[in-house]
Amino acid sequence: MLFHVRMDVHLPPDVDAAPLVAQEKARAIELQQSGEWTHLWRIVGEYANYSIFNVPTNDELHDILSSLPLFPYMKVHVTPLATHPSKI
Ligand SMILES: O=C(O)CC1=CCC(=O)O1
Repeated sequence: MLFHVRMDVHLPPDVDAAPLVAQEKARAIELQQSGEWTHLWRIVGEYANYSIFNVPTNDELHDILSSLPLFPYMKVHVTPLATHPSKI
């Protein structure tokens, strides 16, 4: 199943961001290499991204997202995608 995911990051000023960002990057690379995180785009002008995940179930996507190092500091919006009838 394909999922469009928007992640907005809100790091409080008292949090040491550098280790979390490094851990997040390492995990994102793993998930891209495994083919589960197929697109990752910065939203221009925002500390946010648009991503596409390709995972078998809602539960697996939830497990992936909720285990991301930045998850406690993110607002996440998920849109499950279905095949469009006009897609060629
Ligand atoms: O910077 C972000 O949008 C959050 C994030 C996702 C993967 C990553 O490395 O950072």
